Amino acid sequence: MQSPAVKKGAEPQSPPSTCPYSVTVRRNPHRTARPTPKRTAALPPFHSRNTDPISEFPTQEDLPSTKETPPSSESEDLKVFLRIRPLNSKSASLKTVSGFSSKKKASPKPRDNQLNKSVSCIVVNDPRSVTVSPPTALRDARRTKTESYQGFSRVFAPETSQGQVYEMMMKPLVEDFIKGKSGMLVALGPTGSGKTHTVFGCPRDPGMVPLALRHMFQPTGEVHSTLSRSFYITIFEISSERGKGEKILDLLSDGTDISIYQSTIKGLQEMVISNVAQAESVIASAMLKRSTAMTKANSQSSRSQCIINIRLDTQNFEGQSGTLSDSAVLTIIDLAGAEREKNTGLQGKRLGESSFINNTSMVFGLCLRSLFEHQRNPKKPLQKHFQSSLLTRYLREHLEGKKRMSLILTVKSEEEDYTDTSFVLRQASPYMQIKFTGNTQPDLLGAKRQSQALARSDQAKRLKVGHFTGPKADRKGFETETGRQLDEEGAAIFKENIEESLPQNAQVPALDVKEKEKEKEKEKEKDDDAPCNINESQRSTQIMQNFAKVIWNVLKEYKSKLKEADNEIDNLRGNMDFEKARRLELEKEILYLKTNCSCSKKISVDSDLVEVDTYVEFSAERSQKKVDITCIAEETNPTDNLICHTSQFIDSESEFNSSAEHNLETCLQSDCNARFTISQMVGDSRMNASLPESSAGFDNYSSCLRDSARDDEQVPEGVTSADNPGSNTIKKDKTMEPTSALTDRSCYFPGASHDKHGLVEQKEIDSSIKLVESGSIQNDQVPFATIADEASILLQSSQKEHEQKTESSPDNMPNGKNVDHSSEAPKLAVSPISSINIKDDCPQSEAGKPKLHNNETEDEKACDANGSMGYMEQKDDTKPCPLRLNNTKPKRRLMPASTVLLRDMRLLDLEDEFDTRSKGRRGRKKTDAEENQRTQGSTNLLRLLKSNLHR
Ligand SMILES: Nc1ncnc2c1ncn2[C@@H]1O[C@H](COP(=O)(O)OP(=O)(O)OP(=O)(O)O)[C@@H](O)[C@H]1O
Repeated sequence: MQSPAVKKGAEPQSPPSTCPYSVTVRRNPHRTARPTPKRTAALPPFHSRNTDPISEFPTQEDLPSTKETPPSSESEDLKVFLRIRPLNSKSASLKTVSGFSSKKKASPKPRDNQLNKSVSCIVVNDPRSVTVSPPTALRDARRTKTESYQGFSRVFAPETSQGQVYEMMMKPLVEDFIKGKSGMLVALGPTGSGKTHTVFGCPRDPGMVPLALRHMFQPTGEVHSTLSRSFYITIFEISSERGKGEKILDLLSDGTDISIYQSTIKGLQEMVISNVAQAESVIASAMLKRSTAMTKANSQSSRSQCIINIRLDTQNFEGQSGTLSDSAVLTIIDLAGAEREKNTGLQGKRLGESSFINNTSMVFGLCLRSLFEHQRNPKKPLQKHFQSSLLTRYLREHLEGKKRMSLILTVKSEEEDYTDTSFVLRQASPYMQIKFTGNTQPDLLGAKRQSQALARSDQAKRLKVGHFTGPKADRKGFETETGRQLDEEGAAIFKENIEESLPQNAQVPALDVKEKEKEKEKEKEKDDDAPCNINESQRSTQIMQNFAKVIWNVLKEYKSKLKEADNEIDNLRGNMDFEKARRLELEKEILYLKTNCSCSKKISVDSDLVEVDTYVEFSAERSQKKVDITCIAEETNPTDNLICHTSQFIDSESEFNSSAEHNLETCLQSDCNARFTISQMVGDSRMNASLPESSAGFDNYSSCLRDSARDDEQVPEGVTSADNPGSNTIKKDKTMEPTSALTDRSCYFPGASHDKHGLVEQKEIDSSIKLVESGSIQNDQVPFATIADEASILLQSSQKEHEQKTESSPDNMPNGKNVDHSSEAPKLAVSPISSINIKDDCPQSEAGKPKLHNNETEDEKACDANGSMGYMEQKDDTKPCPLRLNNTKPKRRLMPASTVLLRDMRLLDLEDEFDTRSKGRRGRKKTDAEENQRTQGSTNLLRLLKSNLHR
């Protein structure tokens, strides 16, 4: 057998010495020009370096592919096989399909005159690479270079037999198919390159389909096999519809309407094949129906895309059909070869068929190229070229890389076919890098086909799908896709090669598409992109969920912190409230203690209490033994002021005490805001005491006088004398003075410096006393002082004054002040400074000066801040000054009345009573026992007063 690389008649060039009979001719020497993409460096011809006699192409034993393992089911590359049609001097002769004798015989124009002169343009370098060399004419005109292509799954030299091709290419697919794995083989190549020959062959040289059928029905040798296999076959073609559209024809039936939905064809008749003969008969019958035509390039040129599906269904002996996954489909497709008008010489209808054929071939190539580019660069979207033709739509899953596929490229080796051969190799070279994933997925297509198959008896023999809506739309779609892809390499390829293959009168697909069609196309693309969109949406959803999760956690933390802060705020508020309550309680307790403690005369009030003009008017007239108690209740409403006046004459001191206590207590019960005035006249002494209207004043007074607190008791408004039997008079008084700033054991002294609350220092008090004694005190206000203290001191003073009244003389009064000598009894008055008006002319003698204390030490008798009884003055200016002060006597410091009381009360064992009353008694209803105790306390106090009076 002569090698195709050897050119007949060529002059030998340096024949190797070892092989003088072999001649290697290099038609197209290597150039230094820039290599084309995807093209390897040109290699010397496969046999040129071999000095041995030219051997035949590697046989089956030598081919490693025969020993290759079956393709991996996980992920495998697109298998691209290359078969070179041999230079055949008879190639121009009539093409006969001996295997399928029904194929019509055409009468092609022989090219015998050129056959003998044909030179192969392709040289097989090795089982996986070839070198294509342009003819001399093209080389010189277009500066075409020699091209080498490698990476094929297998290169079948021209002399390779059908059996060898089957063993190396088809057998693995069939074996996998028998095992339940689907596969597909597509024959692609220019017209007359041997596609049909390879697929179907001839009776003498059967192709892949007959060989596969024989393989399928070979006995497996599995005696104990529990499975029985059933094979089904469908054959249909996709052809041109009057040169404008596409149609699907079922080659196994007649007249039945079939349609295609996405990648599923409905209405196809599926025939059961039980043996090889029957199968071959069915296939031969189908081939008779296939559209063929005689062209210049091929006497029996296929005018349609023929698809053969062989489905395998497995059953066990129990008759249960296998699952869907057990169904496998082996698909073999014989495409119509692209052709050039000048080579085919077709006109009219055939010209339209040629356009359809070329377009389909181009779309198929674009789909594979888009898949390749998408897999190489995932960012590049996978184009939807499959929508442009029925064939590609049917093969969508394969063209998207979801199902495996094998290509058999057939090329012609003649020099004049260099352009077609070079184009096919250039186009298909990248396909070898395409990978298929998901081959392990169950083949549902076969199941679909099985379920959709119609009964053969009911099927018409042949269907025409001219009414099929797909062709027109697909045609438009194809035009759109075509125009879209012409911008890059596809355009160049189209211009350089495809256009040349198109008939001159063929209409090139229009590139301008209407907007509506574009919109429809976009909608289709949207539908097609639905899975991608779903994935994108899921990813976005996942991202948003994660983001929301993070935000949620952050907000949760903030919420917990806010909650803690709120709790802390609540705690602080609770503490504040507690402290406030505690403060109030302490204040009340302090007040209570002060009011019940004889040593503490401090009267503290809240800042909101208004200042009260308090006064104590205390006069004692012992001679008359009269107790005159006046309680004036003053309200904010001037008309509601009450004045409770009690005047009672008593005959003895005991009566005075009880009477005073009774009246005072009655007034206290009448109104806490009463002004209290006690006028006691015992003998020739008169004692007047006025209490402030504030409750504190009453309490203070009450505590000192009655030894009992009545701060919480208030007399309802409108109380009358009947309600207070002790009161002789109850009347309204419009004078209402707000209570506040009661001094702590302090008094307002005329001319003395006062602090904010009217407190005066001890020395100031002393000086004031001096002024009082000297009769120079002129002031208009005297705050409330403890009545008991004052009373005690006043009584003491009045007693002493009474003793010394005979010694007093008006001449002795300082500053020439007149002293009322007409008064029979010394009058001791304690009144507010406003009411105190010591006249400048009040006579005051040394003898008349009251002796405010006994002869004890001054500290014991000293009046501290509150022992200010020195502002004693006659209440009424018209009355003579009751004080008969003796200026000659040394001025003595007054002793605080509280000190005196405390001292005396200690002697009277009153501490326990004070202690018990100072703790935790507030807010509790007073019992009768306590009332009795208070009475007892008051009794003690009065006893003390009494003792002072008699001192
Ligand atoms: N490998 C081969 N060995 C011998 N003869 C071949 C070979 N390949 C093709 N031929 C012959 O070439 C002629 C054309 O082959 P074939 O019809 O298969 O081409 P094709 O690719 O199918 O063309 P078209 O696409 O137009 O149908 C046939 O007569 C066939 O016998």
